[in-house]
Amino acid sequence: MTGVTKSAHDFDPLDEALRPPVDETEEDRVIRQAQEAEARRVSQAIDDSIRAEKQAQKKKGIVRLLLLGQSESGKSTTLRHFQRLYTPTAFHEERILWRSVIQLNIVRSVRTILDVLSNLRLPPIDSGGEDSDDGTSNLPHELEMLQMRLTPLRHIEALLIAKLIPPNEDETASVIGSSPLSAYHSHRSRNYEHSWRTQEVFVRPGATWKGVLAKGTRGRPVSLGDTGMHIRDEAQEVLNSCNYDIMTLWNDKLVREVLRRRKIRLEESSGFFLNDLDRVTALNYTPSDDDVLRARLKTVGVSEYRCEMEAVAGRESGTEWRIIDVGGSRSQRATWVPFFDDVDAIIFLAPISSFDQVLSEDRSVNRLEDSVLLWKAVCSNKLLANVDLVLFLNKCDILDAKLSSGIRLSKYVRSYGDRPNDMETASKYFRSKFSAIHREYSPLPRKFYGFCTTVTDTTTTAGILASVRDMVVRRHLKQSRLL
Ligand SMILES: Nc1nc2c(ncn2[C@@H]2O[C@H](COP(=O)(O)OP(=O)(O)OP(=O)(O)O)[C@@H](O)[C@H]2O)c(=O)[nH]1
Ligand SMILES: [Mg+2]
Repeated sequence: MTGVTKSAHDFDPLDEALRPPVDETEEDRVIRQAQEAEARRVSQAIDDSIRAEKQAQKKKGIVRLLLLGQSESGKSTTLRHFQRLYTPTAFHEERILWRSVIQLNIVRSVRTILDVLSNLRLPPIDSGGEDSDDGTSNLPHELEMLQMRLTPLRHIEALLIAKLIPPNEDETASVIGSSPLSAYHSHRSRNYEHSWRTQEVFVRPGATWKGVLAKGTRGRPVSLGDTGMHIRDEAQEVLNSCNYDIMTLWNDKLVREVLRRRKIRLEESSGFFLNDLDRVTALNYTPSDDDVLRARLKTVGVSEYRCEMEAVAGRESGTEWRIIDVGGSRSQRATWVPFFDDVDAIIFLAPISSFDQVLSEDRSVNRLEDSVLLWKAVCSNKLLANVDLVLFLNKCDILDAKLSSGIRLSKYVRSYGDRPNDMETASKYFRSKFSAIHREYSPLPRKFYGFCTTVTDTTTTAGILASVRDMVVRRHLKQSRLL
């Protein structure tokens, strides 16, 4: 007896569970020890084979890059960018498949406006401008007519959803559980999942939404709208015939005023195409590279994209890359951790334009705050201690537009103080904040790679991705030589 009492902190449930039974006989002990030795041998063999596999992958030059960040931060867009740059043929062949996604994005934008209008109680003429709640809607006749004429879009929305999502897919049902990365917010979670605005259409990578669409189009290049029964693109035809009405709705002064008062900045939201209606509703429309990058389709699950990089100058061969794209909404974060084990580099996307927005899955949480907490969790994760973290402070174009329109950063980010409300100061400020977290939370010292990005912009992003690629390849080669 040492005379020291065990505190609650000394209690180790694992240790307790593994302790041999107190009444163990000599014979039982021999059997138990033999079993434990065998279990250790098997475990060691598994570890060795995983290690050997990883070393073989490294020697073969396979680089694994993981894309992380909250939902709508731009992960899938970055992946599409990699595809556009490094496997352009496949990217171009698939462009037509994005037409259905863009159609759905347009229908969703229209529905946002129609839903706002249908909940609108206009004030009596002399009420001083406040919305009335006497239950009467006195929308101007033209808007009521537009509402009615755009009713066919509801049918198109259902048709597109049926086409893009495999039957019986349900995000909440298929991804259960939480991860250390999602644990920090559980205490403040409120369930807003059923709000119509959170009902986003998503794809499960590998569930082959592209495959399903491609099958419908095989040999019939302009028949994307068909589900196997028809050969016409019904959605494109309806959108084409509604083009004028949608444009009138979007350009209506009252609509703009109501959206402004409700703080709905549609033109800055994901998948916004209402300013390109003539082009994107044309019957022979094929999405451009920019359109594919701007289209919005939420990710659920994990997709691994393989691509062969061209040879880097001075090296004898190109490198095979595996780029892993995950879903960023809270229910998806549990799927991230298994990929931490053997990843070479991470691109973490923090959309800094989101300082005045809330998460769609929990409207009590500010998006920027969520990104900062996630960044801390990723920086401090021990499994990632030797992994290079590349930070994309993304959506700089939207940040610029917001600041230029007079939205004050200091109103939402107190510590910004009385610094000038301009892009240059704001981006420097965010860079230094995220860099400080990286320095403070990393378990081991490592270099900080931070970029201000607009990943929908093809020109600027191409240069950034090229530097990231060179940096990752250089580090990877150095490490494989050490093996
Ligand atoms: N204006 C602008 N839009 C962007 C930028 N980056 C991404 N987007 C758009 O934002 C939307 C969301 O981007 P995604 O790449 O789908 O986001 P994600 O991180 O994959 O989101 P989840 O799949 O939900 O985890 C898309 O419509 C993109 O086109 C940017 O820098 N500027
Ligand atoms: Mg995605």
